[in-house]
Amino acid sequence: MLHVQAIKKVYDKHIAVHDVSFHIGQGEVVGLVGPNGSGKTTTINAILNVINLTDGAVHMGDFPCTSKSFKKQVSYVPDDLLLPHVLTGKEYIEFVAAMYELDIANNERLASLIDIFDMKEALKKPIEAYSHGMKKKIQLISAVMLDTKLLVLDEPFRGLDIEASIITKKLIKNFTRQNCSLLLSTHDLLTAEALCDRIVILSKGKKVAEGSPEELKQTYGATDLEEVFLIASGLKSRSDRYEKIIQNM
Ligand SMILES: Nc1ncnc2c1ncn2[C@@H]1O[C@H](COP(=O)(O)OP(=O)(O)OP(=O)(O)O)[C@@H](O)[C@H]1O
Repeated sequence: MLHVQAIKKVYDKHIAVHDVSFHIGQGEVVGLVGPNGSGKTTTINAILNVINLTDGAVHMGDFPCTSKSFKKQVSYVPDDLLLPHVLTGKEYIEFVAAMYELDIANNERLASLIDIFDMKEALKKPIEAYSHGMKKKIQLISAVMLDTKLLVLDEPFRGLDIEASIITKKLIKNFTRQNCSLLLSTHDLLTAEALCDRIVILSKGKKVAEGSPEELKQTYGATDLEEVFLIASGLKSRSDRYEKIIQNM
């Protein structure tokens, strides 16, 4: 399905991502985790083709990420809440649908999403009047309504209340049952473990580990994914030192 092949991105002289490769199979959820600055956003930006790669390639089947066919099959929920505040939620959904040439008149998928996220009344209001969680919900609705082959979610649960988080997790599971694939970038390892078939760990712009949560725990002799993360990203000795400091406080 999605192939990320030896991507490299250099900003000025700084290497943000170097030789990162992984794939996402049909119906698979792949987690992308790593410390701050490890290259997750750069990798996502490469998949979305919003940056020019220094080297490497991203493609889905025969389609490179630069092609319109690729772009029409990828939807994205960003971590930040950059939304046009002057538009109402309804106008924003119409705007996204128009970009993807999606007919939303009598669209049952969209109606169901609005219903389960309880956003019917809010859609009439301008986005500037939305809470953080409502902005996240409008982003989720407008991405999931597109019914693309690949959904890229960057910290999708941040700011959502508990009910909306539960709904989003169920949506993710249903999305993959329909053979759609998902890339989930998150700092929440418990959620990653619960949702992901495989996890790719980045550190300092490189892929340092990849596997199912169970495989990773076995490989690193770790009891949980937090320990895997600390060992794989070279943070274990620092974490042990902090633990001693905290115990002596
Ligand atoms: N536009 C840019 N210009 C220069 N350097 C950049 C740019 N974007 C990212 N970087 C650098 O590339 C590296 C990877 O950044 P990136 O945003 O991909 O990390 P991240 O894993 O998403 O981090 P976080 O978890 O903090 O969001 C960092 O060192 C960052 O400072």
